[in-house]
Amino acid sequence: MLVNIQNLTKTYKQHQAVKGISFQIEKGKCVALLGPNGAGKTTTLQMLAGLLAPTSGKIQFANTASADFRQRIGFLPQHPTFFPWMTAKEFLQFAGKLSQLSKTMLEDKITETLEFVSLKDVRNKRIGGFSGGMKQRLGLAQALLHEPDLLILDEPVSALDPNGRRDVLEILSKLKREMTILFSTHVLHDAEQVCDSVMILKEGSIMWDGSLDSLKNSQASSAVQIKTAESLENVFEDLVMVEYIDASTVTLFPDPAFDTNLLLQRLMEKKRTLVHFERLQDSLEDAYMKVMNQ
Ligand SMILES: Nc1ncnc2c1ncn2[C@@H]1O[C@H](COP(=O)(O)OP(=O)(O)OP(=O)(O)O)[C@@H](O)[C@H]1O
Repeated sequence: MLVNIQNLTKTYKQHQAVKGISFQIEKGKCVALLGPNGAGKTTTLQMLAGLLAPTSGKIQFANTASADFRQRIGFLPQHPTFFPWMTAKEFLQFAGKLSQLSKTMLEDKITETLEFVSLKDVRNKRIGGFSGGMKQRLGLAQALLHEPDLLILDEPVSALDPNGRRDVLEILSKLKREMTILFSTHVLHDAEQVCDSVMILKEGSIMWDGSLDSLKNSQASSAVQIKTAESLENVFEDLVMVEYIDASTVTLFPDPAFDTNLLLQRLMEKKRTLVHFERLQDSLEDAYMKVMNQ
């Protein structure tokens, strides 16, 4: 376990933006913090990054006093500030001075990191002429310079066009083999592309914390679709809720505990010829919406 968060709260004047959340981040994991606008994602990430003081609660990093851990975190804010007159390299030199790398090590690290985020060819160009995607990759480079153990990214792709989005998500996919990543997004698809774990935040509370697979399975629908050669009228009505697609095709909505074999048994009793049987799977999107609507 890399980070352990207990009962973390943040209150702005009267408004409680984060309501006593507890979670752990395992070393080597890539976790997406999902939630709609105002859910408390930025507030949570800023507290983890040490930029915002919690109102109450504990943030513990493995084997490190909290004060030292900032050195082991890389953070990319939602709206990073760039100086348009600086070149990409100058910006990283400026950002790197805050880390404790020696001058020569910093120079090597800057070259390596610019290459990693595909900005090597424009290292001496001014940031003012960069696209949103290039700026975001530069922001990412800044967060990576000191080789952090935990990379925290606040909505790293939300403001980008599809190409920019793809580039940053690809970089994250590569990075997740090397470090622990926590990034926020309000788009489920982004989470799906890079992460295996999600934490869903709504109005300051955690609604879900676990793997994407377990999210999908936990909300699995037990609906079944059946098509027969003959009419299905009055075959299932006394057993389950029935929705007709046409006279010989129905969607059935049994309770989760209902034994679906009874449906097939009923077909045999009523001498119907089965043409199609399908368990309807909820998509991940459906599962997410169910959690959000809880
Ligand atoms: N400095 C502040 N002062 C007062 N209220 C704030 C402040 N910062 C955030 N809030 C409120 O706290 C709640 C959580 O905000 P936060 O920015 O953490 O949410 P978010 O999930 O990151 O949203 P978004 O996706 O819009 O960035 C919101 O209701 C917001 O209005």
